[in-house]
Amino acid sequence: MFRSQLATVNAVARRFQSSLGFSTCSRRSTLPSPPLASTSKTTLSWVARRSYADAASSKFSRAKPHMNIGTIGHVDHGKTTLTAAITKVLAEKGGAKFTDYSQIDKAPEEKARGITINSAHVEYETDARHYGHIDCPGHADYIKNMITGAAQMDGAIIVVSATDGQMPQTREHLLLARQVGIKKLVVFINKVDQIDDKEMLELVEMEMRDLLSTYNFEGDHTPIIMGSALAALEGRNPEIGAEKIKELVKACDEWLEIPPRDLEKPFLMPIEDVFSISGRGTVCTGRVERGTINKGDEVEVLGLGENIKTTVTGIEMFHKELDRGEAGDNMGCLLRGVKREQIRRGMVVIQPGSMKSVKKFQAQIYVLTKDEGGRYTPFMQNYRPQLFLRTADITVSLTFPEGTADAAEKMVMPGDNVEMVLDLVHDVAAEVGSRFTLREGNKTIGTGIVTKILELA
Ligand SMILES: Nc1nc2c(ncn2[C@@H]2O[C@H](COP(=O)(O)OP(=O)(O)OP(=O)(O)O)[C@@H](O)[C@H]2O)c(=O)[nH]1
Ligand SMILES: [Mg+2]
Repeated sequence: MFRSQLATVNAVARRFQSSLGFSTCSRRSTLPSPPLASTSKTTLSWVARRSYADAASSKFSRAKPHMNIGTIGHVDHGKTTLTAAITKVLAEKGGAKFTDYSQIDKAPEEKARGITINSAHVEYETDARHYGHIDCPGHADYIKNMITGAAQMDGAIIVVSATDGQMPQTREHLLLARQVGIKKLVVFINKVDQIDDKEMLELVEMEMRDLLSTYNFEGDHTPIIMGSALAALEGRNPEIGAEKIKELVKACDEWLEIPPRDLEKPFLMPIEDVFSISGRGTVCTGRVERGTINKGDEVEVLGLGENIKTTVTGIEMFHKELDRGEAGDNMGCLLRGVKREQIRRGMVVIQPGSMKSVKKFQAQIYVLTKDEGGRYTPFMQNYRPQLFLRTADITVSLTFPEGTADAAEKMVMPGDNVEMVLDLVHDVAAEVGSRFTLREGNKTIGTGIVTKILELA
């Protein structure tokens, strides 16, 4: 499977190369081009778009700002019921298509980076925003989803049952939410129809505020809404049902923040290939991940031991010279005064100072099971797979974070979600939130997200 993927990637690269206007160029890059990272993104956004379209065959206004959120929390606390209830309540105002519990719970299987993830997407619209909402059927799906960013959440609703209070997965999802960069959450304390004791509810709320603060969320200010998703879904007891759903949605509108769009972020283009054009200079090509670039802009070329400051003297796409490129564009950048030998696939072109090159970082990793194409056997500390981060491909050594008990004997099993330290043979441009895959031979064995930078190049 991997081989055919590789062939596709190469074919695309060739087509792209021939579509570039810069003529008489000689290819240099001899590195293989396998990172799933760069191909999966297109598939994923396509998957997401298709699901949203399926979820509502309606005429939502795209004029409102869009935000991706989801329900997270312990098993059986009511995430799916709440998702269905939100669509029901908003459908009455024309802001959603009612999506029944059973439709959400039979989430379609999607493939992301070789991993199977079940997640349901619904969409709805409030007075202020358009939301894409993700609900996963199982704990493992949440873990994979959050680590791979297969269906990315910019914010989340954490559901806690009033009957149980916080449980192990409440904590685990909160930690993951923090690790993947979710900044704000809204809490829904569910199943209040089953609780008569007011003090009990206050206790659950207090404990949730503490827990939020423990994980560096704003525990004191986070909106906490208490209600019953089931009552809302069944259209009874509006004082704990529909009214509370409206409050929840309002809290999402007011408290959760829409992250900056890709175009507003600092420029970043991972280098896929390098050419030399006689009489003109060195050109690197790639797909712009974020930001915009104008002819004449200063840039930094970073990673693999280099840090070059230069100027973009030309931008080309599909045989046309342009003055400007932006996120999503496949383009070639002509760099002033740079020798071809200085540039390699795996480096990045960035807005000066917007990113650093790193040698060592901590990360949250999901280890694929054998059914997902991963390893059959566990691994121990000092395991050395290949790290694929954007277009870079680097050998790393994995160890447990300092202070881990029994680190020398500890095993990581396929299917585990672990925090580990990655020591890189070469430096690469990365930052907290950068996603990567780990491979061994032709197998993807894990996928992860950078959570802490430990050593700069
Ligand atoms: N009494 C009561 N039961 C509820 C409420 N909300 C959900 N439930 C019930 O709790 C059970 C679990 O609800 P789900 O929505 O499937 O919970 P979930 O969090 O999606 O569960 P998983 O996806 O398996 O983790 C179901 O039997 C629901 O009917 C509520 O407000 N009150
Ligand atoms: Mg569910």
